[in-house]
Amino acid sequence: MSTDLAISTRGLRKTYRNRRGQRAVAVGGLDLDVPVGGVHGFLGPNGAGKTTTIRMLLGLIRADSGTMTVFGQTVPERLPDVIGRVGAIVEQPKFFPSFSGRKNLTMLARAIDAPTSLVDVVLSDVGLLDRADDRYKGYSLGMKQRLAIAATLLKDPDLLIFDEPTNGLDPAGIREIRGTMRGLADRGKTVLVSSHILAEVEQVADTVSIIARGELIASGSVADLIGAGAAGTVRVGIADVPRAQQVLGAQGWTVRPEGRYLLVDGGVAPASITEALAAQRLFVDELVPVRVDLESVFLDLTAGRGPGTHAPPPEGEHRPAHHAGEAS
Ligand SMILES: Nc1ncnc2c1ncn2[C@@H]1O[C@H](COP(=O)(O)OP(=O)(O)OP(=O)(O)O)[C@@H](O)[C@H]1O
Repeated sequence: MSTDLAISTRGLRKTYRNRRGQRAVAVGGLDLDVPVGGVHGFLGPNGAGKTTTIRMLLGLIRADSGTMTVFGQTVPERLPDVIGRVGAIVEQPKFFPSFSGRKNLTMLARAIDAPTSLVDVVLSDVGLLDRADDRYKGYSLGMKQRLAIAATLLKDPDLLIFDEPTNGLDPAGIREIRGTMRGLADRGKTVLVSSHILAEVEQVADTVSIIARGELIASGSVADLIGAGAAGTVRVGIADVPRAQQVLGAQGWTVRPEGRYLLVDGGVAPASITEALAAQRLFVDELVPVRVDLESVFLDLTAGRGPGTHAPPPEGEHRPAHHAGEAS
């Protein structure tokens, strides 16, 4: 198993018995690779199996079958050897409301035998140093979440696992957590963050894995996944759409009208479009590359794959995982 991977799973499977006594698949043969370093987004609609996967990795629940490694060590068997390198924020820790953030962390450091000199370091890591002496109960939700992250950092983990860390936070809180995750990755930590909200992860993740119904359906760098969906379309705003369509079509380009715009596909250089139109005394008032965001890639890939939207495919009919950068 490659040691360049912080996490790797093969054929990971977990089923639950539902109320009618039937086995329902929560994770159905998941192959997941999380490289060492950077922020890795673990994405999928609600009920896709993200939390179940994280709980299996942390040894909190048992897998039915499949293999898992964390930093090359087989888990759960070798978990005691690696758990010290893993910090997970799966639920809110209990802090004393009337004590300051600093005092809460100092007590925690003593309890886990971490040097108390680390307290200010981790407070600074999450951007709470200037509020360290304020009482916990006066903290915003985002600050409470960041204190939870700071608590995890006390044991100086190499891998941080965040399960839906921005749940319930306002946009400012979401930005703060995003900044904190980025900062941790920039200092060499590996961050795994699960989310069903793409927009939150797109801006901070270096690589992503997209799962639906417990299976991997796409993985790769954010840039590659977005690039795979984009194919270089340019939107042209112009007064005389039909004439412009004729002129650009005559160049052999694929041109589609869309309201008062024209869409030119196939990675044609914007300068060539301007030049061809200006030669016919047609002047553009807008020329923008169409940005395909991860959200649309995600919606496309997971379409119809939310929980309960359709029955799992019969054995042998699984859609192959799409890896960015591969011809598909
Ligand atoms: N303890 C359990 N008993 C029965 N079913 C469960 C249990 N835990 C999870 N499930 C089911 O397994 C599936 C995957 O759930 P999981 O919580 O892993 O998804 P998720 O991707 O984390 O979703 P969310 O974003 O909503 O947390 C769901 O259909 C869920 O109802």
